[in-house]
Parts: sequence; structure tokens; C-alpha cells
Amino acid sequence: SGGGGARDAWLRTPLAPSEMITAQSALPEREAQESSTTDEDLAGRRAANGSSERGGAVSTPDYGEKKLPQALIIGVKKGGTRALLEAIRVHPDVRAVGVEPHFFDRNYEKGLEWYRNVMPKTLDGQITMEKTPSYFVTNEAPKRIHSMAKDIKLIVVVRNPVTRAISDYTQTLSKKPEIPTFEVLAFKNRTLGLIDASWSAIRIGIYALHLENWLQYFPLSQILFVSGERLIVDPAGEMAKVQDFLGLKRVVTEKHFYFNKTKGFPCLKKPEDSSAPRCLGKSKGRTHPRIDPDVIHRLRKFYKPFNMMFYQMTGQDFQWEQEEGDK
Ligand SMILES: Nc1ncnc2c1ncn2[C@@H]1O[C@H](COP(=O)(O)OS(=O)(=O)O)[C@@H](OP(=O)(O)O)[C@H]1O
Repeated sequence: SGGGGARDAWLRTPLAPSEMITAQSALPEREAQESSTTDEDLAGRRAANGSSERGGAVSTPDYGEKKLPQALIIGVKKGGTRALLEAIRVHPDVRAVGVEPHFFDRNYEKGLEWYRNVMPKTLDGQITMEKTPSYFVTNEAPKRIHSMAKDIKLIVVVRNPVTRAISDYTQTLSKKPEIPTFEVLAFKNRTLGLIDASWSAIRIGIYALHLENWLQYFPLSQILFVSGERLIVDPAGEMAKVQDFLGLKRVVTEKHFYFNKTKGFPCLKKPEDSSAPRCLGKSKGRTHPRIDPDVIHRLRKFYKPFNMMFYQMTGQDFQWEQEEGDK
């Protein structure tokens, strides 16, 4: 297969977890067509309604003190991280930063005091949280987070890696309409069927590879895996698991969700309040372009061994092989 022999061989052969770290460092991420921002949704809504924090809701007065987070949503990009953060921050015992601080990847040199300052004030007993989906795929993140707080709770929202890749591509396309098609970007060599795993849209979905890195620092019991698919079809069910994991009372329940047919997603509402539900903005739930079914098929085959390894590592079967379409 020409010059990139060793790497190409890796792309065809699933690795044992112990080999994966090396493989990961050998694969430079191709970010050429990527925008570094993952989540423009909240910023847009804030600007639109002129409010800070809870997207227009009246927030609690600013009492208390700023603390370093006790729980983080570390990924994955396009997994449903914004939906999860917005749902969990409905809980009175959770305070969260609206924007993505990107501390453990881009802003680490600013120091822990900078990070603490980014956090909202909390009262005793309230949990401080933030979400930055790129942490999950940042090599240095587990070590850095561990050195800040080795007992921190980590949450990862995962989604079928094929759909995730298309969602990621759709986001880039919305900002840069001139980029090549998904079908072109997905392959190093389409005739040979060689998937380009250095393309970040594809690389991010090799969850077993990234998880291996986290497990060097954190026990599985400190990591909760939330199904991005179930977060859409049964948000209250997933939120029950999240609240249990965080040691919180189950306050966020079915009553807080309303399926909005126009949006095609669950939206948040306050049960005591009949006002309009809060749906996420236009950048969440974009229409994906139609992708050649043959390419989808090849990608599913590519991810299958990694998905199996991920199910084994987490003890959870996310059922991505059972799905019919790419969604
Ligand atoms: N309730 C609700 N409303 C809207 N969207 C929802 C919801 N729950 C999950 N999702 C899915 O979240 C996907 C975006 O994921 P993230 O928020 O993690 O994206 S980002 O990485 O922060 O940019 C987004 O992906 P796309 O559909 O591809 O746009 C949604 O499918």
C-alpha cells in the first residue's frame, strides 16, 4: 500500500488496548479544514436574548465562592454534550459554566487560578461543572485533570461514531461550504478502501483508543458513559443515571422535558411554569448531507472492532451495530 505502510496496516488491524497509545501518538490529527470551536450554540443564544448564564432564565443571585469543578463533561464532540449540560444545570445543586473553558487543552498555561475564576459561584453542597468536548481526545488531559483532582467525576456522552463523524463534518461544512465532500475526506485511498483515520472527524470516534488513555489515570467507576442516542429518545432516563452518578437527588425528571416536533428533539421546560420550552439553537440538530451508503458501510466496518473493544472496556453495549441508517 505504498509509503504509509505501517500506518495503513494499523488501519486494517485492530490493536490490543496496550498498543493503542503508541498508535494514537503516531497519528497526527488533521485539522486543516476544521474550525476549533465546537459549540457556538450558547454564545449565539446569549447574544440573542441579552442575558448571561442560563439562557434567559432568571438565575440565582451570585452568592458563594468559585470552586474548581468536581465533575466534567469531557466529550465527545457532537455527542450531545450541550443538551446534557443544559439539562443537568436545571438541578438546583449544580452550577455550570455556559461557555467551554478549554482549560486542559488550550488554556492550561493560564493556571488553576484562571480556571477557578471562570467558574460560577457556588454555595456549600453545590457541584461546579463545565463541559469541553475536546478533552476526551486531548493526550495531556487525563494527567492534567488527575493532578488537579484525582477524585473528579467524568462524564462522556458517546454517539454512533459514524453519525458523529457526519455531524462533525456537517458543522465544518456549515462554516466552510467550499470543503471537499465527506466521501472524499473519509478516505486516504478509496480504491483500496483505506479510511483516513487521521482526519479528526474519524479519529475522534475511535473511542477505545482515547479511553485507554483515561484509564491510565482514572478507574472506570469515576467515568460515566451517557448514550447520545438515548439522551434524545429518553432524556429523563439518562438524566436519572447522571444524577445518581453525581450523588444528586433525582430532581430533573420527565416533567422537565417536552418533545418538540418542529425541532425534532426534546426541549427543556420548568414543570411549574407553562412558558415556552427551551430548545437548543439552530447549530444543534442540523440536517446532515446525504452520504453515499457504500461509504457509510465501509465506515461502520472500520469502527466495528473499535466499538466492540469500547463495549468491552466500559461493560456497556451501545448497540451501534444494530442501527439501520447512520442515525
Ligand atoms: N435535546 C437536544 N436538542 C438538540 N440536539 C440534541 C439534543 N440532544 C442531543 N442532541 C444532539 O447533540 C448534537 C450536538 O452535540 P454537542 O452539543 O456535543 O456538540 S458540540 O460538540 O458541543 O458542538 C446534535 O447533533 P446534530 O444533530 O448532528 O446537529 C444533536 O443530535
